[in-house]
Amino acid sequence: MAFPIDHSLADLTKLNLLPKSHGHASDMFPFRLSVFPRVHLSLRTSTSRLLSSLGSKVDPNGSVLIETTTPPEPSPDVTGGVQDVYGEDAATEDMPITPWSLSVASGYTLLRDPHHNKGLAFSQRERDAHYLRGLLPPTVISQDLQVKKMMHTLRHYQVPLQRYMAMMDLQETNERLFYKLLIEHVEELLPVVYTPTVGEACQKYGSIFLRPQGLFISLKEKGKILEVLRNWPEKNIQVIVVTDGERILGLGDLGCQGMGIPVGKLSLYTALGGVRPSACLPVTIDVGTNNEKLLNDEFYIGLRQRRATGEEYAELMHEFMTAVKQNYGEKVVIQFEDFANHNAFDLLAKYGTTHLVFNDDIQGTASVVLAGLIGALRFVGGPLANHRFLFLGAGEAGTGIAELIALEISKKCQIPLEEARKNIWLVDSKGLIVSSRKESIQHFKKPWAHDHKPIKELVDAVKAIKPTVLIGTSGVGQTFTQEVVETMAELNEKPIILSLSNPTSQSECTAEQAYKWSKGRAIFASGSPFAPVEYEGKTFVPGQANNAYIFPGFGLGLIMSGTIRVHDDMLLAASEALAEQLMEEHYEKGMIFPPFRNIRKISARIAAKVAAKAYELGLATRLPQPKELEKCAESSMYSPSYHSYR
Ligand SMILES: O=C([O-])CC(=O)C(=O)O
Ligand SMILES: [Mg+2]
Repeated sequence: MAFPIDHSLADLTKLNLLPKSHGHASDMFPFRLSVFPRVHLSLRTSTSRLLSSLGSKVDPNGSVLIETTTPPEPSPDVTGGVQDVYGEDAATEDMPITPWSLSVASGYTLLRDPHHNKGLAFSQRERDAHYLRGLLPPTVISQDLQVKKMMHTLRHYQVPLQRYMAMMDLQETNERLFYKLLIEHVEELLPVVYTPTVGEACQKYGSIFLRPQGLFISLKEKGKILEVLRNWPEKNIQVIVVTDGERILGLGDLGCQGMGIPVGKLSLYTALGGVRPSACLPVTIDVGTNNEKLLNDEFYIGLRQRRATGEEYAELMHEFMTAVKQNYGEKVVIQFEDFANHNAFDLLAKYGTTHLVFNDDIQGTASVVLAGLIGALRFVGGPLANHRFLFLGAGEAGTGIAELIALEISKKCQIPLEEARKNIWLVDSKGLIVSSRKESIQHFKKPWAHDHKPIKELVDAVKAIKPTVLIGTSGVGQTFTQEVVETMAELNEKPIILSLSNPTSQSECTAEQAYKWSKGRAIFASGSPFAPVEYEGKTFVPGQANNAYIFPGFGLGLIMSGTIRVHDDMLLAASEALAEQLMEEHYEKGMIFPPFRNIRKISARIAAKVAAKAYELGLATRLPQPKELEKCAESSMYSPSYHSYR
């Protein structure tokens, strides 16, 4: 909707583009809100001068983009998405009514606005209409050609971190092109924007840091967190991924530099799950770091102090959680990511009853691994209840997976949970977790302390427990030694071996080692990707058992149903949905997960099953329930294609 007309503020009010009782104009401008509809107007000189004096960047032609909160037409988009005139951002019924907003959308500024920039894809007419003439070279190219060109450039970079930086730069200059690239080349680019490269990026974040991509909330912001949230330009937030950087992948405490993780996870929320980029908020809580190397690194970007703990930590987290609910309501998904064990379980328990929280490392990983196991059973046969599980690592992922397996067994076999836990054993840094252990056992490990004599070494535990499934969640690389894998292969015709620790350097063993040492009999998957392996003339395709299969669809399911709490049954529903997508053509190649290239379809199926479960449990608030949830999920997904700026 373009109005090439001359208006004063009073005219805008008459046109219903401004609130009627706006008082002094300056009261209206602290707000920036991307909402429907956007109306392009030319303003009278006096008006543009006023806007400029209020700090708005009005281009010399006085052309600005006014965004109003005019109520949107009823929309089929259940995530609250209402396509605006540019078909882009969305408004929701739940959106707080903020007076209105203003953002510049023409000329040089438009080229610098990552949400609207199209680079060389601006048509000649758009160049005229938006004061772009001369600011671009004459060629006009399609978005498809831009994708081709960018892939060509990326493939020329030899160093993974260069590719990461090029992708981050693209995200910051042309958001739609970034997402089109990621969606269309997901298998190739996932390792660039996500594990393993994001791990290295976090380690070097201080040096490669160009522009902030999320909110940094440090101890210095104590007492002001609500204000900090309001500094974020987008108001209609649907998903927050938050970390405190204490356990970044298997790389340990990276403090404030953990920001790469929420940024990466949220780009997958959009690319894989179709949640609008403007609805995603990456947050890093900075309470210091115990990483000496970072504390002494002149380029470190975080607070230079050791980690605050106890009450000081709890108070900051509580202020954050309270402010989020106050600012965004109770239907915003808060995904906890890469917290250390000692906080992760407590935060999930504490806020699980008051907020819509989800811990990706405990619950997301569990859900994806359960799906992989259901897939693996097609090769090895037998129900889950007939298998014996041994974990190396008894932290968030280990105990989270163990518990979800037990829950599934208990439901399927209708036996008590305690009974279902009996075939599941965990090894931590002190050895097999047994009830007779002298040292105290952390609360989250206690359900797994079965009766057995103590065993120190993993290989001896394998020999004693005789697992059919070995799962590594230790965060320590190369701990599945040749002897461990060979023992698994002696005990089982088809040993299931999952090396889940990230990034690749922390994987318990490589795909090649698993296939070689088991003489090609292992059913293998890892947290970070490994290329297919040739062994004795046969090609083995390792699976990537990464929570990226689950969280984007899971989050979409919560959002589209307006769910207010996460329930374990939703995790089971997500696992089943993922496992259902494993087709004969996949498992014939030895795969236990469907390929990532179908991920948007997979996410839609997961979202539908999660939403259906939420409705069944009475936790969904978006009523009435849409009839065809999967179609609903698909149609609500963000599309990265450019829109015409007429
Ligand atoms: O980020 C990943 O690749 C998986 C994950 O959550 C972790 O390892 O903490
Ligand atoms: Mg994680």
